[in-house]
Amino acid sequence: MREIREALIDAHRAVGKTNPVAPSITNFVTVEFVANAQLAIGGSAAMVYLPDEGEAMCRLAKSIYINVGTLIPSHKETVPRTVKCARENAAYVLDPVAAGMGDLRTELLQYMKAYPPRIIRGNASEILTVAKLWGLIDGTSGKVRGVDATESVETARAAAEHLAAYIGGAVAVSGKEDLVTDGKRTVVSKGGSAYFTRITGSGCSLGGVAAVYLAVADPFVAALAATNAYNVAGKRAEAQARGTASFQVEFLDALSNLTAEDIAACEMEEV
Ligand SMILES: Nc1ncnc2c1ncn2[C@@H]1O[C@H](COP(=O)(O)OP(=O)(O)O)[C@@H](O)[C@H]1O
Ligand SMILES: Cc1ncsc1CCOP(=O)(O)O
Ligand SMILES: [Mg+2]
Repeated sequence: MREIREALIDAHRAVGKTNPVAPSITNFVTVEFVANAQLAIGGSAAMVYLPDEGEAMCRLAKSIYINVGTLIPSHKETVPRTVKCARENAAYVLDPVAAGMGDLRTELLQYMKAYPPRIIRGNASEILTVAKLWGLIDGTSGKVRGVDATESVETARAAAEHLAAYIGGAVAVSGKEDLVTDGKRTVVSKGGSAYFTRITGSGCSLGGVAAVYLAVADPFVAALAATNAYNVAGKRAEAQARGTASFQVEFLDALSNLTAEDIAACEMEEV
């Protein structure tokens, strides 16, 4: 655990020094929150939707973020072209929002099996659904209700470990306590706030922040740094908040004031 904490410190300091851009193809509901969270942590944001711009971003940035929350017809071309280009030029983080809902979402997520991300970040239901879709687990879990989880984080542990091994990267499963794994090491990160479940975009923006860290760190460290940042900043924000709106503001403040040591000191255990 000491080595992991040191790597987290290095990752956060590297973001502070290099201000890495992590461009996004992300949903229309939470796009501003994603950009603000990326800026608050010390990164830079650039949102694109067109196929040629997705490819251009892969050539320009070390990591990009793909979130399938709100699909429109152009995504049918943008997402495959971008993930194919990312395979050769950049690493990408996937948030498989509402996996299992609709034909295009299923088709795009299926396509990504051949051009896998380095980090998959989702709630338990989304992780279970992608693992099933890719044929990595059996079973009937991974029920879709929309964008929110219907399963517990622990239920998704095996799915997350299989997915991480398959992609040769890391999987972060969010919930009351978060699980981050690279298929060999699995860590539970604690903290956060129940307010996160009552604002939109906490999960989406966590994926965007993971993409910022992925520009400077390996997938496991990047996923854990983002997860810890949310757990520490979320806990601090809750102590100041008067409701959901002020929680969101306090959270961005807390995120922007985090130190490398804060992220490393987050309550975690290897499981
Ligand atoms: N009950 C909870 N208590 C504390 N933190 C939570 C809780 N539920 C979710 N979070 C935090 O909210 C963030 C987003 O996770 P989650 O709500 O699971 O994602 P999504 O919005 O994609 O479903 C994560 O940082 C997670 O740790
Ligand atoms: C509400 C909603 N609908 C489509 S995408 C989206 C945002 C989901 O954000 P998060 O998963 O971070 O809560
Ligand atoms: Mg989500």
